[in-house]
Amino acid sequence: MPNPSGQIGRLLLLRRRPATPSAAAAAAAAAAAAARRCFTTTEGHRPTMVHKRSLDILHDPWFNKGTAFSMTERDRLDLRGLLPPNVMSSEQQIDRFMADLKRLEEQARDGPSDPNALAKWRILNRLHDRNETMYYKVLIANIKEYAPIVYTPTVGLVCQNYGGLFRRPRGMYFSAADRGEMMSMVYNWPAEQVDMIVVTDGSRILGLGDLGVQGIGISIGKLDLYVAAAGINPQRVLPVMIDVGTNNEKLLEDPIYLGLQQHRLDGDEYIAVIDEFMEAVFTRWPNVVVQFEDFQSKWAFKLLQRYRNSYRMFNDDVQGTAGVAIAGLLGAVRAQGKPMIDFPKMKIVVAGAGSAGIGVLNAARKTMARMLGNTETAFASASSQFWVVDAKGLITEDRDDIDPEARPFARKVKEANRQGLREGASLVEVVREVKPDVLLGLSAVGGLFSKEVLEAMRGSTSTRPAVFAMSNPTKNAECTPEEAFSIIGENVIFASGSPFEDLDLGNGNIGHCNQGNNMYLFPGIGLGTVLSGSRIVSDGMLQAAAECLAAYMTEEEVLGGVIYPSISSIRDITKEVATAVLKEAIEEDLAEGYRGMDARELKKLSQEEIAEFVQNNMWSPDYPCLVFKDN
Ligand SMILES: NC(=O)C1=CN([C@@H]2O[C@H](COP(=O)(O)OP(=O)(O)OC[C@H]3O[C@@H](n4cnc5c(N)ncnc54)[C@H](O)[C@@H]3O)[C@@H](O)[C@H]2O)C=CC1
Ligand SMILES: CC(=O)C(=O)O
Ligand SMILES: [Mg+2]
Repeated sequence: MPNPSGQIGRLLLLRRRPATPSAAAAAAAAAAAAARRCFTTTEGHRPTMVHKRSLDILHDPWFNKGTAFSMTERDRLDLRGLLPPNVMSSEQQIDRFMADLKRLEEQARDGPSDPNALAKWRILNRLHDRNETMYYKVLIANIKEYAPIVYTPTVGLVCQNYGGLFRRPRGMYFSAADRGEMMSMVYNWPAEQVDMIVVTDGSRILGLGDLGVQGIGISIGKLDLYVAAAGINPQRVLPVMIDVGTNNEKLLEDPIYLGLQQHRLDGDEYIAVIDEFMEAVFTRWPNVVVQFEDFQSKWAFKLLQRYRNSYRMFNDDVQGTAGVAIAGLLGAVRAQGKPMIDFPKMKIVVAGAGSAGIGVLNAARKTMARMLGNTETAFASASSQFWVVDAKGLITEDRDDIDPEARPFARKVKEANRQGLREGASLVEVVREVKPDVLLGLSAVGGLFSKEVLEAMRGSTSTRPAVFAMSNPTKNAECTPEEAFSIIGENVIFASGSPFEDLDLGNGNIGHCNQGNNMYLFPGIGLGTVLSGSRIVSDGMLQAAAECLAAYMTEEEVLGGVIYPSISSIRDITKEVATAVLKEAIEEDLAEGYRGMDARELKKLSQEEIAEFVQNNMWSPDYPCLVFKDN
């Protein structure tokens, strides 16, 4: 969150003080006159009433426009003399900011490197702290360039270094020490309306493990995409960190660590903290959507089961990733020139059986089973298309301590033996014997798809074998695109969780690097759910999101190896996904309405009107005309 004075200013907004009738009438008349002027001087936006003036406005990133305050606004808001006299357009402001940012790149002798990315993050973060409108304008206009800074991979580095990088607070922290207080402390947040919360407990940040309180960076990064891609108003997002301690011994001993220096709570004590948080935020903001992010698998599934039927929530790693993977897998089928209905014939080896891997496996099995008629036999037949390898090797029914979530995917021992495989077989053995169509990694182990594994993929029975190296950040990718294309061949379909540049294959051909990341779904799932007012995020709504993403790519693109959209079109794809989610919520009779649009009205909307409703509710980073109004 912004500086303390800004926060206090907004808190004051919430406390209404009755004005004397004459003062109130004068203020209303002045505001109305100013509003009339605003309508004639700006692009027709409704003016925004602010209850502060002078330096308080300049220090408030929600309202600050910096040098873009017009002279009339400067007069109206007591800003004259507090800014350099040259009034700049928002375009000029961005030119000046970008020139400064580009200088950094020119001066970096070794080309892009991690410290360089971190320096860019610092500059963008400072802008975020002083002027949110301009920050999001820069981010949206340069999403391809800056998503890798505010999101994966750099956000991982930011989380790892958060102790040193922390300047101004952003978001809320609920800690184990706050038990019994959450219901009141939730009112310390200055915004009366919150649409989206992204919450983490920091226990598994990307593939970087337990980063404790420093994991707040991932909630902030995900919400940046909510604003940039889904057009959620930045004043209505809330990043949250639930600090129940950390089991990262280095952080426990680090003198500058900002979180609770105790081991993580577990069992009922842990659940009590999360329960209290959920009750508190839904009490204050009954319409909010809560996205669970980067909880270790152990809790990801349990919390999802605990809350999914009673709260408007979803788990991005389990459910968002699943939808993105399904869309990519269907793309891989189409890339072979086959119809999607051939999906149940695909042989898929999955490396990693954590929250993401299991989420993908469940969704893929369900999709296959549905295509096969949704019978018990269909489910059994679908299950036999997957081979799951975790840290202990191939999972079979022979394993003693098999994780209950992975059990449905354990290979039958006899069947495995017939294939020349056994419990604990290595990834390379599995790939050699199975000759899969798809090799999908959600293991958090960089380089897991070694030369031997990729060479084994050359034996794939598919005409277009697919490699999904989905672990984040970049250094955790199971392989690089160079490795995949050079070892398997030019016809490979490649996707990775963090972005890679497309490859010049040297013969006029391009090796396309798709980014297979849940960022293509979670903003649309969140936006569609907010606008529907549904009390839950149903399986049908998630399925609609995945199908929408799968259908987004044209035949030509898919045949060319492009199975995911470019990040440059993330705002468009998010709008489509949100429309599909909202439509499904309406069809399932779950939609209860949002603000001025009630359930009955939502039901009457045509597909085009639903899309229009979504579009009209997406915030854009344009400066509103500000009008002062006394409390
Ligand atoms: N691209 C995307 O949209 C997403 C990517 N991810 C990434 O997926 C990775 C895993 O996330 P979670 O499932 O939540 O983690 P997790 O820690 O719950 O699971 C990791 C799994 O990998 C397995 N594993 C470890 N070493 C292995 C090895 N040598 N061979 C095969 N399997 C091995 C573990 O046994 C475990 O089953 C992370 O890097 C995360 O960033 C997660 C969500 C979305
Ligand atoms: C992308 C994402 O959610 C993850 O890597 O955890
Ligand atoms: Mg995640």
